[in-house]
Amino acid sequence: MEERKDGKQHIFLIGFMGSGKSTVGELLAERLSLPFIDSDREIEKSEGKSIDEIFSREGEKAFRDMELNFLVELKGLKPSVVSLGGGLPAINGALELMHQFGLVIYLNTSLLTLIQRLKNEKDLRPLLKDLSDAEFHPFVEDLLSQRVHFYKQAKLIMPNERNSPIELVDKLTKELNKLNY
Ligand SMILES: Nc1ncnc2c1ncn2[C@@H]1O[C@H](COP(=O)(O)OP(=O)(O)OP(=O)(O)O)[C@@H](O)[C@H]1O
Ligand SMILES: O=C(O)C1=C[C@@H](O)[C@@H](O)[C@H](O)C1
Ligand SMILES: [Mg+2]
Repeated sequence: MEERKDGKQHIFLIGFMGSGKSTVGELLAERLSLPFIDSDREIEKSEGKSIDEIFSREGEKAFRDMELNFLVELKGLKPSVVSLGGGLPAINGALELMHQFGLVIYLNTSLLTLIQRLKNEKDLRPLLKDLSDAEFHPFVEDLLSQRVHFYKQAKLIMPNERNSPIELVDKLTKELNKLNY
């Protein structure tokens, strides 16, 4: 298994839907000259279906099994920046695997900012797409509160809120240097 200076293999970005993992992950990978991998996109590619189709045809449990499988298989790959699906850290055993072979970073975005971002894109996300306007805020609030204690087990917690994605990449590279990554 190839490792970087700190003995860790990958950089994992975790956080709620809409926290910016895919956007920031791609930019961070470019900055560090590492490959970029997005769990949602990889699962779509290997299944030949959209996340939405997987949820509707095979169910959420099948999708969670695919996510865990994706994580296990990362062990054989060269060091990469990996953006993980919003629900992945809540799967039993997933955080342990992430800490084993990666540096885990939580992109922390407030409920109100998440709601603003997700309202414009909710059709892309199977858990959100059928919610009415009245249901949207309480659903996101409840799911975030169930997930936040998993996210907070990250090694680094970085707000992604009042900054551009590029500004966050600047901050992240400074933090990674401090950790000798
Ligand atoms: N710092 C930021 N400032 C403003 N908008 C942002 C910022 N970071 C991300 N966004 C925007 O938020 C939206 C969601 O970002 P993105 O798709 O990267 O989130 P995600 O964490 O990958 O979500 P999911 O878990 O559903 O895949 C996108 O429209 C993106 O452009
Ligand atoms: O938070 C979640 O459970 C999800 C987040 C997305 O990244 C996708 O993995 C999918 O829409 C489920
Ligand atoms: Mg994403």
